[in-house]
Amino acid sequence: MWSGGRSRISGSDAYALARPKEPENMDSVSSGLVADVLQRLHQEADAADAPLMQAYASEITNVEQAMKQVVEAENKDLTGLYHGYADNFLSVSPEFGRFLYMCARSCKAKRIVEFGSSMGISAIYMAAALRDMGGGVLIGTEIESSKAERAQANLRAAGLADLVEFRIGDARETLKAGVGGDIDMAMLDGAFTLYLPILTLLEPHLKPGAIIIGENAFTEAGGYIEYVRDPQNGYLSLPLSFDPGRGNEFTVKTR
Ligand SMILES: C[S@@+](CC[C@H](N)C(=O)[O-])C[C@H]1O[C@@H](n2cnc3c(N)ncnc32)[C@H](O)[C@@H]1O
Repeated sequence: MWSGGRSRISGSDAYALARPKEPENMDSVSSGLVADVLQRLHQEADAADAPLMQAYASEITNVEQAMKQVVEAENKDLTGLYHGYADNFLSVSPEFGRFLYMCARSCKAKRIVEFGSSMGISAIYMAAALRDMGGGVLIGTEIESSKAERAQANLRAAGLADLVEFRIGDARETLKAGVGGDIDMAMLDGAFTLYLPILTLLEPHLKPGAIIIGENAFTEAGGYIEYVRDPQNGYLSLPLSFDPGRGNEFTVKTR
């Protein structure tokens, strides 16, 4: 109703205006449902993976030697090797997860592809960035079907399942049909020896400026590091300084 050019404020409206505002949730990985689910999952991951990590710490004295063993094991029976880790999360750290979230935000990602999703922890960080920017799609891949099911359940618990399409099976096959459009960001975290073959599959779809994160991208495992560090291949690439010893590599597609 016309009120003589001045808006009318009722007594209760005036009270609402005077009340201090609740702080707005600026990002969904710092507080709220997503942050709560992530905290629970990191605790579950720590408990599930502790015996494995302790065994590694006591057995491994030489990274090169350890990598040689992983490469041999993957070449012998990749599916069987990762089936043996069906109950292990093998996930990124909370710090690395926040870094993934920040990367997705900074490149304004709309389409992200992940090689090796496990129980979905890293996928939650990246899907949360998509949600906070208004939407998008994350294509996750996982060879172990029981893990993919748990990842789907975890994404549902975080309220992010509508943003994620999981492709179950060997990513060399499940990514062959394409990813439905140009890729803004890729996260490589599956079998160590397959980073270069998977990058080669994704390469035609990577936008100039796309970010590629390699977790456990080791020099010893199949030529990926040499490839992305050669500017002639259309990338600039550097090792990341946090989570040392985990082969974390930051790469940008330059053309
Ligand atoms: C290090 S874990 C991934 C952790 C996950 N990115 C996270 O941070 O929560 C690696 C995963 O890659 C999966 N994987 C290995 N080789 C694969 C392949 N060829 N295709 C799809 N998934 C694969 C394994 O089963 C395992 O769950």
